[in-house]
Amino acid sequence: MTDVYLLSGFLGSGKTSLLMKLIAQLKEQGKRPAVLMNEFGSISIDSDTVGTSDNIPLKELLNGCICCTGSEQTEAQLQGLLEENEDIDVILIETTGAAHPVEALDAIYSPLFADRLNIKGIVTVADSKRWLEREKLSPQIRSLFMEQIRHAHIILANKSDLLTDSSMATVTMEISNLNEHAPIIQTKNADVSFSFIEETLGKMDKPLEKSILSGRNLPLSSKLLVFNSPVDKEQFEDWVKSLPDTVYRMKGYVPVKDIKNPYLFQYAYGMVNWLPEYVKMEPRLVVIGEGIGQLTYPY
Ligand SMILES: Nc1nc2c(ncn2[C@@H]2O[C@H](COP(=O)(O)OP(=O)(O)OP(=O)(O)O)[C@@H](O)[C@H]2O)c(=O)[nH]1
Repeated sequence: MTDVYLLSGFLGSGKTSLLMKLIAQLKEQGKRPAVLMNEFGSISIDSDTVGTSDNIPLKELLNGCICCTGSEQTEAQLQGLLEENEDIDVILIETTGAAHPVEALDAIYSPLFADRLNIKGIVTVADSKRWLEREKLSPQIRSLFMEQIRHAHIILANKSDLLTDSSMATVTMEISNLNEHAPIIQTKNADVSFSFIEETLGKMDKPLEKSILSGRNLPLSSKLLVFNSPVDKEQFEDWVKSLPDTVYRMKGYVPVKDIKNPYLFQYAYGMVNWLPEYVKMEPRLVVIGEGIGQLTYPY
């Protein structure tokens, strides 16, 4: 299994700085990291930075956020990384500052990689100064900024050099009110120990049966449902619609009675979508949400 860390955070908060720090530490530890870089524009400046650190396998998702470029592209890039570099230990994914962390996670939770990727969690870099001045952001952008913090598993209160100690204490206290589960570390230039991140997420990550990421202590979790027999389509949809609002997303392959191959099934924001498949895919479904540890298909 290859460990995957998602680096989130608002535009310019210090994600690339964090990425470079983590790469250097991983290399020091003799580990082989790879990078998936997601850029909003069609040219990746950050990739050039990473490219200069020798021998780092790198793939890019350009022209939009990981959540909008489509999971197929994301899957293709991850597949490429895994197939071209059999020896990688860790994949670091830097999302654009415009990415919603839940949707970014959604793009990488693919049934294709359920046995190969161990998604460790979201590390969000917050620009501490911007946090104090968040009222200046438009409501929509402010809400994205806050969502990135709310769904993090570890938060860096970065750019501590730009604020006084007492302002940093305010930042830490306010951020912990928004996300009481994630440890908050004050950093300058996103300087944090990879071992700390690995250990902290490792402690949180006590997988439940078939789960990819434990719901324990984390605001978000994912669960893999495996089907041993075909479902009744209507009964299945009724079950999906009966689930709480905290089930944000489902995707995977659902076997349906009297149909040859499992359907590609998608669920998001209350909408279900079935697509026939011409290839027989493994009948498994990824569910992402909050408090879904005990979720099973009851029929
Ligand atoms: N003063 C100060 N500047 C920092 C710190 N961390 C990062 N920066 C600077 O902030 C700018 C943005 O840092 P990046 O690491 O590129 O941020 P990013 O989140 O990757 O940016 P985008 O990919 O554009 O969203 C750079 O000029 C960094 O040198 C910090 O702790 N203090």
